[in-house]
Amino acid sequence: MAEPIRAGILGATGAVGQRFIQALADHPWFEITSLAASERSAGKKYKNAANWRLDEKLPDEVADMEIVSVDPTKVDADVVFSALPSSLAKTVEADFAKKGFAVASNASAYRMEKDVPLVVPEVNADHLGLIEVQQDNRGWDGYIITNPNCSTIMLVATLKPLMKFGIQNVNVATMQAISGAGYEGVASMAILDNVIPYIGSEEEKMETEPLKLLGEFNGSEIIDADFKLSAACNRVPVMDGHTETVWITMRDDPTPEQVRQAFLNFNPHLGDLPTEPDQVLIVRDEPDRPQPRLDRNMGNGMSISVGRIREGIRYVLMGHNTIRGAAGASVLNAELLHKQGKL
Ligand SMILES: NC(=O)C1=CN([C@@H]2O[C@H](COP(=O)(O)OP(=O)(O)OC[C@H]3O[C@@H](n4cnc5c(N)ncnc54)[C@H](OP(=O)(O)O)[C@@H]3O)[C@@H](O)[C@H]2O)C=CC1
Ligand SMILES: N[C@@H](CC(=O)OP(=O)(O)O)C(=O)O
Repeated sequence: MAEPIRAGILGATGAVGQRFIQALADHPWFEITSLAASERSAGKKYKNAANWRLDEKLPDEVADMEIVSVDPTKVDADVVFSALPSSLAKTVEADFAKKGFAVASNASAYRMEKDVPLVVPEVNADHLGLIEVQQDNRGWDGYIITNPNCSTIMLVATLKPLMKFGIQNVNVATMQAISGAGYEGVASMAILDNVIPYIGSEEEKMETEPLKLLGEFNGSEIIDADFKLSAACNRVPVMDGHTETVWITMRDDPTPEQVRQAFLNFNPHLGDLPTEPDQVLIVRDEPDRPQPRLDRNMGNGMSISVGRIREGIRYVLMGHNTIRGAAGASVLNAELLHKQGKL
């Protein structure tokens, strides 16, 4: 059997870090070899530093591991998964890439840099070609790849099969779960019995990231897709699962049934990546689906459910924000890197 790939997690104690542990603990290719977090946690056993909040048991092999600081000389790994606050990610992820690590980042710090791949494997696997451009530009031995914002990931997975109809304009309104803000992110007194019609910087990310993701890689740069996006983002009292209502104008004016068929036939076949769901998009024909409580764990949290496809074109989508929208997305990216021989 091949040697496992050594994996480190930066920000291992946080909401997304815990999802990384869940995704990597029994992974057939990766083995968790380092857990890193702030100086508050460094030196402690994981079970004593982290407030484990998932409804699965903390894996035994992780519980007693000692947390190290986010320093490349302290981390023993081939690839590091980053779930750091974005402000910190800017310097720390570059430090790791300079020292030869492959960095699969969940943070927003590098997503829109021209030579950094922003990838959803089912949407734009070919953009990983930017790694060589990045290493040439920056002289790094390692590299950084990123996955998009959680709401963007679900949206672009549904836009990809509609690109053939000539997308001209997309309007989207989100209803985002509180786990998206991290455990300390939204006070219960603020969100219970309430909806908050503002999530800092979220609308800007949703209006820019999809154009890069759906753009064309010409061997040296990405030429952005050419359509307009407008987003309105709302925080709702749901634990996990972002729901989005989408309105799209398309040049070919497809019928709802043509759109439904495009979703059903969207089957990118990445080739047996362990985290790849059987179906990327699950089409629900019931009038009251998708719903976060009923649909967020489909495909082990990696499928995106779509429904209410109506004239306009209008539809509703829903996906698990900390799995498909965060840790699962980074792990899938790293699996693709391995399959392409880049790890
Ligand atoms: N939650 C979500 O749905 C999504 C989150 N993201 C992104 O992922 C990243 C992590 O988010 P989330 O898990 O929610 O955040 P949390 O606040 O839950 O976790 C933050 C993590 O970073 C560590 N950390 C904080 N400050 C420092 C520091 N100064 N030095 C070293 N480590 C530090 C924390 O360690 P300690 O416990 O020791 O303080 C903790 O492990 C963010 O960039 C976020 O924007 C992306 C997509 C979705
Ligand atoms: N802002 C998202 C989560 C997040 O952290 O996004 P980003 O990775 O783009 O910073 C939410 O609150 O649901």
